Amino acid sequence: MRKVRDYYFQKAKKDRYPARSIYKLEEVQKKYRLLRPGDSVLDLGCHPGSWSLYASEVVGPKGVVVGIDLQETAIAARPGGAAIHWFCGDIADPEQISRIRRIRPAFKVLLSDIAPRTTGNRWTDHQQSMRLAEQTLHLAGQLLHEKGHYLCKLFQGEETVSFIATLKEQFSLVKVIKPNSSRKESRELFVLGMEYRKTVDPQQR
Ligand SMILES: C[S@@+](CC[C@H](N)C(=O)[O-])C[C@H]1O[C@@H](n2cnc3c(N)ncnc32)[C@H](O)[C@@H]1O
Repeated sequence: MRKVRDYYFQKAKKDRYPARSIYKLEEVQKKYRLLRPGDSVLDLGCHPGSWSLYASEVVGPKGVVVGIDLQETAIAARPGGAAIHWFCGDIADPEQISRIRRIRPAFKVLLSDIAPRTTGNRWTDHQQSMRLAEQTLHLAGQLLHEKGHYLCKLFQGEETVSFIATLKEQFSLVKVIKPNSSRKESRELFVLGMEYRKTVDPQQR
């Protein structure tokens, strides 16, 4: 993660979040209210923990947050926030999914800020990002509640349109979002799916 000491980097430091990415989720939350008090939240690619920390504060003590990442994460939830369970592992590993299920069999909100290690090659980065995004959507099939919400980061490219079309089959409302706090030069964008339609045949996912 590049540490340009911009406005959001400084703000994250002041607000005691470990990464500036918090403000991307905050912006989406302020507009679409995908997180509600008492919700269960699964955060895929959670390290260093800003999104989970923010989600914990929004859902509050009756909610729960589970974060998973290839890297170890171990920061404490803030007072008044939901408990956060940190798992270290690959989202593609079925064993991790069993561990997550032991906390909650299903979640109201699935967040993914997951990103591959970037190479600088747009095509390669897009392809790797799309494989991860497909994996997160597969996990939604296994772990997201009926009428649950899904937010996922993508690196734009030729497969973006077909991914959005797939989301439109599975969610009642789909939005494509480029938050103000996302760097203009970055090819990242976020796709939001609201109100998951669990009735779609899992074989088609
Ligand atoms: C941009 S960071 C997430 C920042 C986080 N949302 C925050 O606010 O602190 C992307 C993360 O995705 C993780 N990641 C990439 N591939 C993964 C995989 N297959 N399984 C789990 N985590 C993965 C990386 O280790 C990295 O920490």
